[in-house]
Amino acid sequence: MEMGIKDENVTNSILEAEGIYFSYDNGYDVFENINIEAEPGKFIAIIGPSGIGKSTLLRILGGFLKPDKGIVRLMGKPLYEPTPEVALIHQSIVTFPWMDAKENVMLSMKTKNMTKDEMEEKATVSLSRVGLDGFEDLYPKEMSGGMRQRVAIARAFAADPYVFLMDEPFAHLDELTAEGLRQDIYNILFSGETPLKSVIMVSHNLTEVLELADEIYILNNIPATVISKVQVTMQRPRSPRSDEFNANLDMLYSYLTPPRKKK
Ligand SMILES: Nc1ncnc2c1ncn2[C@@H]1O[C@H](COP(=O)(O)OP(=O)(O)OP(=O)(O)O)[C@@H](O)[C@H]1O
Repeated sequence: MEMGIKDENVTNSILEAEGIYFSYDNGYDVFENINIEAEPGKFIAIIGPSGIGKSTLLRILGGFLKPDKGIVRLMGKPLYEPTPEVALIHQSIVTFPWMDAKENVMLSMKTKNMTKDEMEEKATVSLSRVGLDGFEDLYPKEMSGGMRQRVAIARAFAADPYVFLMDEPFAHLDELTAEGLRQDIYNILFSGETPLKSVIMVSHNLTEVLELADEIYILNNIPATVISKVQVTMQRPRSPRSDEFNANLDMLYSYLTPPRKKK
């Protein structure tokens, strides 16, 4: 490309949604002109009042729901259906009780053309990435909630995605366990040893959002739009006890007013 000429087709985004409109079949208008962009190395959070459409938006971003208008692009290419390159991690921790940790992780490689040995090796690497070295043979009933959530994250990693979509990933953990995992997760996600490039997380826990996010998209109103986009520049690790943290927290709370209905 010549200097000074900008090619409009070249995008720096890993995952982006442009001009998204969506209504459920019952006629409920959830979104109006949503625009979201996840750049490389960025941890994006989406917040908004309960019921505003956060989980619906994640499903659209993952190709699980089709928008009425607008487009989702993964590294510049339209995304019309779910792909292993975008992993959705749910709030309910999905591990299968009859499989040990390694077998639970191997599930995400079943569609790939890999031998059992290759799958086992990759599962072991993924488990060690999330701090579960030596726990490969444990069954879910022998694990804590935090360990089970780590297994779910290891399984997502094993599919080599570029993007993690996380829907309240710490919601079903007790606060101490959640705090432990939150402290680890940013470094685990962005270790640079995997193809993972961006993370988009939905959460109602504003402390968690401020601990983790580089950018926060705030949804509000009915139908919902992005009412603000906040860059979080606080240095890591971030202490929820600092004055700066609390000032940011107050600012975020001020956006979460009850949604106004447009029409
Ligand atoms: N299958 C469906 N059919 C019709 N309406 C739905 C459906 N699923 C969700 N909704 C409605 O769409 C809106 C958005 O739901 P969604 O679960 O995406 O919100 P949310 O912001 O994630 O909520 P919460 O914070 O409570 O988890 C809600 O008003 C919900 O009642």
